[in-house]
Amino acid sequence: MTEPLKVAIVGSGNWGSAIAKIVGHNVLKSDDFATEVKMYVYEEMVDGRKLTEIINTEHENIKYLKGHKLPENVVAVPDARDACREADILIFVLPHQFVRRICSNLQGHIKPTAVAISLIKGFDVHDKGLELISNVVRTMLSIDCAVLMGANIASEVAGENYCEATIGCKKPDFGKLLKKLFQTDYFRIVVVEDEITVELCGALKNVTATGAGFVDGLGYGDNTKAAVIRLGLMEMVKFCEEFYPGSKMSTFLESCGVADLVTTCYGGRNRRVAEAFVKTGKSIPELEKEMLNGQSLQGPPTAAEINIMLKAKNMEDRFPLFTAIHRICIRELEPQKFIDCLKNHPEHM
Ligand SMILES: NC(=O)c1ccc[n+]([C@@H]2O[C@H](COP(=O)([O-])OP(=O)(O)OC[C@H]3O[C@@H](n4cnc5c(N)ncnc54)[C@H](O)[C@@H]3O)[C@@H](O)[C@H]2O)c1
Ligand SMILES: O=P(O)(O)OC[C@H](O)CO
Repeated sequence: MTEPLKVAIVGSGNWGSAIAKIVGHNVLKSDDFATEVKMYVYEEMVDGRKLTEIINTEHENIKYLKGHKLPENVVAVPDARDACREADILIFVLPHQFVRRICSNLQGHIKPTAVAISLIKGFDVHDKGLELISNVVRTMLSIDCAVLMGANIASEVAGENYCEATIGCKKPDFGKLLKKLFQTDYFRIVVVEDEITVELCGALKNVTATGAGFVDGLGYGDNTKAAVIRLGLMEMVKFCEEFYPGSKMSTFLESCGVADLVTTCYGGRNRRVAEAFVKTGKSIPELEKEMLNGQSLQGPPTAAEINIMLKAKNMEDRFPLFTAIHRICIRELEPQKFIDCLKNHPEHM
C-alpha cells in the first residue's frame, strides 16, 4: 500500500486560488492523494486581519478571488517551507517575478523525491539570458517539473464555466497523475509531451495581449485585433523555432496556444491595462496599482525580458510586434505607431 501523495500549492493569487478550489475538491475524490492541501499564502493584512486567517476561517480568498469558496481541506500557510516540507507534488502558481526568491527559500526544505508543476506564465532573466520558469524550479530544487497552461481566466474557471487546459509533461505516468489532480467536468485537460512549447506559449501570449489592448485603446475594431493575434502567433512560433527548436506545430493548436491567445486578447488583465495605458497616458505600474488590487501584470515585464535577448542577438527587427509592444510600454514609441508596425510587418513585405 503506497502512502497517499501530499499536495502543496505555492501561491494564492487570482489563479492560485482558483486552482486551489479545483485541486482541493479533486484530492477528496481519489485515494492517490492525501486529503489536506497546504497553500502557501504571501501574508498580508486585509481589512485589519491576516489573509491566512481569513482563508482558514471563511474559506475564501477575499482579496484575490472574491465570491468563490475554497474547499475546507485547503489550508493557508504563511511560511513556504512549512507549506511544502512534506509535499510530494508542488504546484507553483505565483507571479513569475517571485519564483527565484521562493525557490531559494525552499532549497533543502522539500522532499528530494518531490515533483512539481508550474502554472506560471513568464520568463526568468539572468545574466546569461532567458530561462524557462520550469527550469528555474528544476535546477534550483533538483526536482522534475511539468507545466499547465491554457485559456483560463481565473474568475471564469472559479465560476465553473467550461474551459480547457494543456499539461506539458514528458513522462506519461506523471502526466496521467497530474491530469487526475487537475481535471474536472468543467476543466478539461489534454496532456502533451511538448512541455517546452506549452510553457513558451503561456509566457509569450501575454506580450501579444498587451498589443491587443493597445489597439483597443486606439479605438480600432475586431479586424485589427485579429491581425495582432495572427501576427503575435507568427512571432510566437518563430520565437520557439529560433530559440527552442523542436516544437510541434500541433501544440500551438492546443488550449495553451491559439485558445489562450484569443481569451487573453479579449478578456485578460494585460489587455485591459494596456487599453487604459493608451487612453489615460498613465504608466503601467500606476495602472497596475489602480486597476488590479494587488494582482500582477505579466505582459509588459515579459516583453522587456524577451527584448533583452532580442537586442543582445541583434534580432529586434525580426520580431517587430514584440519589439514595438515593449517600446510602447516603456514610452520609447508612441502607441499610435503600433499601427505602422502592423502595416510594415515583414509578413506583408
Ligand atoms: N489570473 C489569471 O486569470 C491567470 C490564469 C492563468 C495563469 N495565470 C498565471 O498564474 C501566475 C500567478 O498568477 P495569479 O493570478 O495567481 O497571481 P496574481 O496576479 O493574483 O498576483 C498576486 C499574488 O502575488 C502574491 N505576492 C505579492 N508579493 C509577493 C512576494 N513578494 N512574494 C510572493 N508572492 C507575492 C500576492 O500575495 C498574490 O497571491 C502568473 O504567471 C499568471 O500569468 C493567471
Ligand atoms: O489576465 P491575464 O492577461 O493575465 O491572462 C490570464 C490568463 O493567462 C488567461 O489564460
